[in-house]
Amino acid sequence: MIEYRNVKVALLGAGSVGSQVARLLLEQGEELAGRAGAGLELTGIAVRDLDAQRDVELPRDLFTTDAESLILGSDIVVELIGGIEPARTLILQALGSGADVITGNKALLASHGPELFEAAEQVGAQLYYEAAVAGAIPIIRPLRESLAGDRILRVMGIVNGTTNFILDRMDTLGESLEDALEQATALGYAEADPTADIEGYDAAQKATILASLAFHTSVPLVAVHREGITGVTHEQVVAARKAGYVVKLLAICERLLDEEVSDGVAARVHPALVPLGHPLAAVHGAKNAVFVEAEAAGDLMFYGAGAGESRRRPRFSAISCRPLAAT
Ligand SMILES: NC(=O)C1=CN([C@@H]2O[C@H](COP(=O)(O)OP(=O)(O)OC[C@H]3O[C@@H](n4cnc5c(N)ncnc54)[C@H](OP(=O)(O)O)[C@@H]3O)[C@@H](O)[C@H]2O)C=CC1
Ligand SMILES: N[C@@H](CC=O)C(=O)O
Repeated sequence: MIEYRNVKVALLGAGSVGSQVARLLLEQGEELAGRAGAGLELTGIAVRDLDAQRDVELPRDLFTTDAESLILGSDIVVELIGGIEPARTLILQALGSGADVITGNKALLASHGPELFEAAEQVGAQLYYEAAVAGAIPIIRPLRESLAGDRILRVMGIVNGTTNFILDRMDTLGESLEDALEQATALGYAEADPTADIEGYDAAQKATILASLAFHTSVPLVAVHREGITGVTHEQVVAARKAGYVVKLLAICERLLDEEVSDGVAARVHPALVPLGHPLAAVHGAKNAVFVEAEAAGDLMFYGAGAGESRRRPRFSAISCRPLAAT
């Protein structure tokens, strides 16, 4: 029998995403150990309410409300609480203690990314965030590593599963925005406050992360033009289809090629008319897709599960892949 060194994993949050991560860490521990060359030991799960109902049955003795103590002595901390605080403080504590951190928290990265990356760099720890943008689609690593030697001109895509699900149902089923949002919430696609989805905040946060990576800069959230889908009516969706278009919420990040602003970058999120023959028009339900236009590589398209789906398995793959490589 192979003896693996043990890597202690602390999980913060056991909601829609965290509970599935815990389940898979427990169910597939041995297989993951084989791939990672290290045993991944889930040492505990920090939550707010010990008695809250969970999507998944998990050993009760793993749960704690004391996230700070759980972090101490961990090799990897997985933050799936969401929001700014206490997620920010807990991540800083984890990095400060030398642990690598994995987070799916785009709201936090979009507002405090530089602070967190600097904290990680200072102690030589890693901060992984593949799951923060476009769900299961591996887009962070391709932008950060695979395309590092190329010049990216544009990143454009559907990066919010909830709004794509809603617009798709308005288009194909004639459902109202409110009814479709209720479904998206029940399926676990929407954020804790779905305003973040329907008003475009979530997509704007993802746009700042994509633009910062693609253009090797720091794009502040306030610089991203944002318009959500609450102004989109059933009549507009029907008229768009009649004219050969489908309405999609797009995030568009571009390098400005004007010679006078050679380092310029623009990022925006808004509903757009996509021609029915365009590949983005075929992105249905909560699926996401990201187009990358690069000088040398040409056009690349990344497509896959964006939010929720199959009880969050896609999320898990995005959350788990990097630390496994790191261990
Ligand atoms: N839903 C999705 O499809 C996706 C979500 N994300 C991101 O992943 C993160 C988690 O999302 P999701 O699982 O949907 O969120 P949920 O709201 O479903 O879960 C949040 C979890 O965090 C726990 N929590 C909240 N506050 C605290 C606290 N102060 N101390 C300890 N635990 C706390 C909650 O505990 P309790 O259960 O006791 O209330 C809950 O278990 C967010 O950053 C989100 O943006 C990323 C990709 C997809
Ligand atoms: N609420 C988000 C979840 C994933 O990031 C979405 O709908 O895309």
